Amino acid sequence: MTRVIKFTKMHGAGNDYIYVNTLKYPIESPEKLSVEWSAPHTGIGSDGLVLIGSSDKADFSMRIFNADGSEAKMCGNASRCIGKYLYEYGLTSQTAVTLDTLSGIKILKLHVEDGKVNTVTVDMGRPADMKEQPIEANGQKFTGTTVSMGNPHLVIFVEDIKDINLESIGPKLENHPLFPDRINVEFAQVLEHGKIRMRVWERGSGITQACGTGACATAVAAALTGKSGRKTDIIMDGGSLTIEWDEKTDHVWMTGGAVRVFDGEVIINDEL
Ligand SMILES: N[C@H](CCC[C@H](N)C(=O)O)C(=O)O
Repeated sequence: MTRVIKFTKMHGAGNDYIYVNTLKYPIESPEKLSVEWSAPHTGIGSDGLVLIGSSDKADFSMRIFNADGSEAKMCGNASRCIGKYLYEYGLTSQTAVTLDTLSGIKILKLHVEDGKVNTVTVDMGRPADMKEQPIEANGQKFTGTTVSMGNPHLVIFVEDIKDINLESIGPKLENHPLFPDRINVEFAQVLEHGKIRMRVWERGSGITQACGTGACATAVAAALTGKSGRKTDIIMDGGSLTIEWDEKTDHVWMTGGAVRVFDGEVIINDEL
């Protein structure tokens, strides 16, 4: 049997995923397809696969799979891209959308100009499990702060981010015995008040150009350790996000861009 699955490639600050509207194109084995499609040379090339679906608790649902096929509970950059997708493909005409994720319901605020959604603000909820701790990898000693933004992060502030060999140390920290569920790793450097440079090694996807939950975790860790105030711009390899940790509600707000790269279709011929 031949089946066609339409998809859209989108990115948020360079963190790129393949988006499928499962209301139209149901997907049976997303873990396997995420591995196949994410591969840069033999697939479409992406940081993972994101499924947009229905929900009985919210307007829509999101599922996110890393490039290694593992499922994450939340994705900041994908949540903004979904906001753009829903509005521009006519699945909603609302500018406030609720999104059901494995880490709870998130609220998207779409900023619409001339019928297009270029930026989205997401209420990312409360940070949790914050803990400062020493950690060692590759013979180097660091102090890290763990922060959960629905998914787990380890944020490490350094004097000069250029000294960090992320490709070598990232996987060691991701798989450190302290974190049996593995962890997303952020190295960060304070540039000036309210501006932090950050690079990320993502659990299940490796180096990515940006990470929305990672940017939130970095801003929270900076505020907790007195390195910044409540509002910070996080500058990553592929772009910047503005993160505000609201004192009254304890919720973290993330604002940034969402970009559609192209639409495509995959033709699956089960008989071949
Ligand atoms: N890039 C995503 C997070 C993916 C997290 C995933 N790598 C995991 O928790 O396993 C973001 O923008 O928030």
